[in-house]
Amino acid sequence: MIELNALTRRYGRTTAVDDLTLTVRPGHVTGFLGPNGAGKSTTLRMIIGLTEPTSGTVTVDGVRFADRPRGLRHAGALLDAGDVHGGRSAVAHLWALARSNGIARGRVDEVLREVGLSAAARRRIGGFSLGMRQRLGIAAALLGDPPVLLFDEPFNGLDPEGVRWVRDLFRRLAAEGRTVFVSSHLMSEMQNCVDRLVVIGRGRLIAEQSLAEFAAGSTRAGVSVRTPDAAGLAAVLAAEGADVRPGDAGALIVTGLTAARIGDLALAHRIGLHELSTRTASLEDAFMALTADSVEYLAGEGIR
Ligand SMILES: Nc1ncnc2c1ncn2[C@@H]1O[C@H](COP(=O)(O)OP(=O)(O)OP(=O)(O)O)[C@@H](O)[C@H]1O
Repeated sequence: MIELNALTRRYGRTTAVDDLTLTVRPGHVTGFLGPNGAGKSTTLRMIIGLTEPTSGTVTVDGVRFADRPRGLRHAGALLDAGDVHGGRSAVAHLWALARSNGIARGRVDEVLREVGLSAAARRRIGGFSLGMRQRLGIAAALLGDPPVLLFDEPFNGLDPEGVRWVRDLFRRLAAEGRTVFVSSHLMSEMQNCVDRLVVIGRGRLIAEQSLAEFAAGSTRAGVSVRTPDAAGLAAVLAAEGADVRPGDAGALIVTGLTAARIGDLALAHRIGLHELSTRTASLEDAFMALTADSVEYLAGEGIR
């Protein structure tokens, strides 16, 4: 279990993490979502004591992580897969970590097998692809067989088979009763693997709920309509109290009326329809809507 209490970190005038209070529970894969610069990496670094909070506290299973000797037995983290000594072999890198954390050397072969790097174990890490580095970072996180696992953007650089493998691994780790906390700025990466979500923006907590609650609360049902007389139909629907917005490729997105009612109204006004379909917002849409006010870097707009 990870507990954050009023956790705050400032860098000069930037508040990277702002008064964050939340609990990440065992037995779940919890997604940690937020746009670029939201404060995810800073939060993860504070959890394992790599960054000092400006104020507030964070504990792993009730204890400040920095106060634990042999930390890898208590929490394993993949933070920056590039942050390894490129001149070393994978096996030498893991042996060094095992030694300093009092972990049996035999465990190194086990985790290399687990992440599919046995064949590359004696190659220099400098020659590894990004995906191989991610696998090595995951091997290091698993080394101490810890009850708490943190992964910062673990899907970066993985091919589709790798993505599926990582998702299965996370689900298995959670089913074993571990706390699994996974950051990403993409909802699409998360939706097939997490069962709880923590969403932050500009360092602040925006939502903390199950994926089911998130989906239920944010589903914005609407009806997509195509017609050669968009202006005419929009006027008819607006007069009935509907909200009508332009959708993709000339479609109208209508909320506030059912598809059946829209069809009946179009018929009554002799307006032809080429498409009439009910749609629900994807989780990606819901995430974008939730974090829209806290996106720091917008394409085409520069920095706000
Ligand atoms: N060492 C540092 N010095 C100064 N500012 C920092 C430092 N680390 C992070 N920041 C700032 O804190 C804010 C949060 O950064 P952080 O890397 O935690 O966000 P993030 O959610 O992980 O983003 P991303 O998805 O882009 O990795 C950003 O504005 C960033 O520029």
